[in-house]
Amino acid sequence: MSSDRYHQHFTVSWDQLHRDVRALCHQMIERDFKGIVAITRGGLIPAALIARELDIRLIDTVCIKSYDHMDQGGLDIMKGVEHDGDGWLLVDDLVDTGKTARAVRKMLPKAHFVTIYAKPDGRPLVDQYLTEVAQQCWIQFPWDMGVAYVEPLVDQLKR
Ligand SMILES: O=P(O)(O)OC[C@H]1O[C@H](OP(=O)(O)OP(=O)(O)O)[C@H](O)[C@@H]1O
Ligand SMILES: Nc1nc2[nH]cnc2c(=O)[nH]1
Ligand SMILES: [Mg+2]
Repeated sequence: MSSDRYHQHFTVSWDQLHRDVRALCHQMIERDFKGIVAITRGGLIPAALIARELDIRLIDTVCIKSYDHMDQGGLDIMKGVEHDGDGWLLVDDLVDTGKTARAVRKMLPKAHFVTIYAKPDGRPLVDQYLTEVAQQCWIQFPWDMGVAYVEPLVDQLKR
C-alpha cells in the first residue's frame, strides 16, 4: 500500500499517539486480559503502551508480511500463536481495507481486537477503535517520520 495515491494525510506525532492510546485504554479499563497479541510491526508500539497502562505482562506477536504482488494483495503469516485468542487483547495500529484483520481474525476468533485508528472499510472487522479516519486519508505514524528543519519563511518566499 503506497501513500502516493492518497490525497490527504493524517500525521500522528509521538505525543498524539501516546494520548490516543491512553484514551483507548480508558475505554478498556474494565476489561481483564490474559495478555496482548501484537500484530507486527504496526501493532508493536501501541501494544507496549497499552501493556504499561493496563499492567499486562504477557505479550505475544502474530507476524504478518503483506505484499502487493501485481496488485494481488497477498499476506504471509510468518508466525502465529497456539491459542484461539480467548481472553487475549489483539492490537494493531490501524485497519484500512481489513485484509490483515480478516486473516488474523481467522486465527484468533475469540480475541478482543482493537486498533487505534480505523478506516470505514475496515471498521466492521475490529471490536473497538478510537478514531475513524477517511478511507482516502493516509495515516502517517511517528515511527515513519523524523523532526526536520524548515527554512525561515522569508527565505522560502525568496525562491
Ligand atoms: O487493513 P489493511 O489494508 O490490511 O491495512 C492495515 C495494515 O497495514 C499496516 O501494516 P503493513 O502491512 O503496512 O505492515 P507493517 O505493520 O509491518 O508496517 C497496518 O499496520 C495494518 O496492519
Ligand atoms: N502508515 C499507514 N499504513 C497503512 N497501511 C494501510 N493503510 C495505511 C495508512 O493509512 N497508513
Ligand atoms: Mg501492520
